Amino acid sequence: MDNKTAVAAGVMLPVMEAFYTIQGEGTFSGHAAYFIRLGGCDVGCVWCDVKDSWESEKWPVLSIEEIVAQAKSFPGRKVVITGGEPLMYNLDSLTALLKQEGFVTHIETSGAHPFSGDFDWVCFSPKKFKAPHQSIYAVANELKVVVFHKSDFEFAEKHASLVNRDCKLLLQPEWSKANVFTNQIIDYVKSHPNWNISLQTHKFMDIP
Ligand SMILES: C[S@@+](CC[C@H](N)C(=O)[O-])C[C@H]1O[C@@H](n2cnc3c(N)ncnc32)[C@H](O)[C@@H]1O
Ligand SMILES: Nc1nc2[nH]cc(C(=O)O)c2c(=O)[nH]1
Ligand code: SF4
Ligand SMILES: [Mg+2]
Repeated sequence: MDNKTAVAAGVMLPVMEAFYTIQGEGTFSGHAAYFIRLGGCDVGCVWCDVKDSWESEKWPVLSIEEIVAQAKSFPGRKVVITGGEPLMYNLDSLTALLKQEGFVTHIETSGAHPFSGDFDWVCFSPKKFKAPHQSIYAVANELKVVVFHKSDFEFAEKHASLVNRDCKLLLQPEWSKANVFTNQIIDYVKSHPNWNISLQTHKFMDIP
């Protein structure tokens, strides 16, 4: 099998970086986790904080066995698959191997591609730049909307009406606009208490 076929099958994947850190965002903020950042994204968010990840060809293609072996060298057993947009790839084989090795699996996704993989926690962060695929709504455990414009509150409510009842609802200020929107998010959450605030705490701590 050549690399292209192996990537299409999800048994090899382009990895931009992998690192053991503290989950900075969302419900599991503060938890130790091993991040696997897959290369490649076709969503194109103007404010993306990892634009370097977009081009998949730039990153080495690793076998899922190599990826999981590296993860096993750290003491934590939570793994977060992120990117780039990880659902550009079929994640069934990677997550099956991670689970077989005792990992709890999380994903960070825009939901713009069909859902795949066996995940214990799905963070769905929808984007205006490329509409989500229908398959994400039934499996999302947290809806994390980045607020960059005042219209994003309405965008957030639209997606909240489509996820499961028990899906956590989070508003996260876009990093460069945080001075403008954090106060609006605070007011919004106080008047709409079904929403919570998510901050990019790793950026305050200056860790990866
Ligand atoms: C870099 S993305 C990778 C995963 C996937 N492509 C996605 O967008 O969900 C990881 C998380 O960071 C968020 N994010 C990216 N750039 C951001 C920024 N400038 N400010 C706040 N959150 C940001 C995304 O919305 C997403 O929840
Ligand atoms: N510490 C830390 N937490 C994160 N949560 C989501 C991240 C991501 O880029 O997907 C991220 C990240 O890049 N670093
Ligand atoms: S979907 Fe995620 S990785 Fe892709 S551009 Fe948007 S924030 Fe960046
Ligand atoms: Mg990040």
